[in-house]
Amino acid sequence: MEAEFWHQRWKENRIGFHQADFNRWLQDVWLARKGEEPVLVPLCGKSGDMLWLNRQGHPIDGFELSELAIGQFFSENDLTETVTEVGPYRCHRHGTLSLYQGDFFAAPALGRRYRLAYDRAALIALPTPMRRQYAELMSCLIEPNGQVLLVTLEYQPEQQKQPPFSVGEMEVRTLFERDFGVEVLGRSAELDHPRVQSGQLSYFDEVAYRLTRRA
Ligand SMILES: C[S@@+](CC[C@H](N)C(=O)[O-])C[C@H]1O[C@@H](n2cnc3c(N)ncnc32)[C@H](O)[C@@H]1O
Repeated sequence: MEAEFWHQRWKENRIGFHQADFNRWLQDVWLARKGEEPVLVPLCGKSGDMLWLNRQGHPIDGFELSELAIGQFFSENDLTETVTEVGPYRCHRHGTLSLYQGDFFAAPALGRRYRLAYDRAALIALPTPMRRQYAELMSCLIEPNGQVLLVTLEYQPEQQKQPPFSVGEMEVRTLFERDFGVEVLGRSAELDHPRVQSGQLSYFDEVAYRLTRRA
């Protein structure tokens, strides 16, 4: 997806992907409550999940293209922000919450690696060729034995041709199994999703994985 697509979505407030509540998988299966370990949050939007993680004690490094999204994150949560230039990014910071405004694919320029990452609606926001690049980038950014909590969506792909894309277990394994152990943590059917209710989608499942970077 081009950057302009996402800027337009934020400008028009077409952000159906944003969840008011904390993600259920995050709350149920986030086992790594090692407070001081920083968490990488790619394509973070204005997700409140970053607050949940930060309240567990984790410093957060979120990456987001949209300045609007980042501005809304801080204002809606009554947080003041300081802004500095860091490498190719504008870094918006409050305490140990850092949101890097710019293209996630430029992250190697920061020279950081992570032991923990949280991907909800990041992989599935990207079209097929970019998903391959994303998996390669995550391999570079995650340290050996580091873990990613990955939350994807599955529906009949021919029923919707725009983000969020349906990414099935076979594709997750193809993308990540070279460098990560892939474990399915669970699946939940979103029966009350508006597109299921309206009949546009026959089913809509949220699937959670734990990816463990091979040593
Ligand atoms: C489907 S939304 C998910 C947001 C968030 N993870 C959540 O759970 O609400 C995808 C987000 O990724 C951002 N995005 C898309 N491509 C990006 C890129 N290359 N670098 C940084 N952010 C990107 C979009 O602006 C959008 O906010």
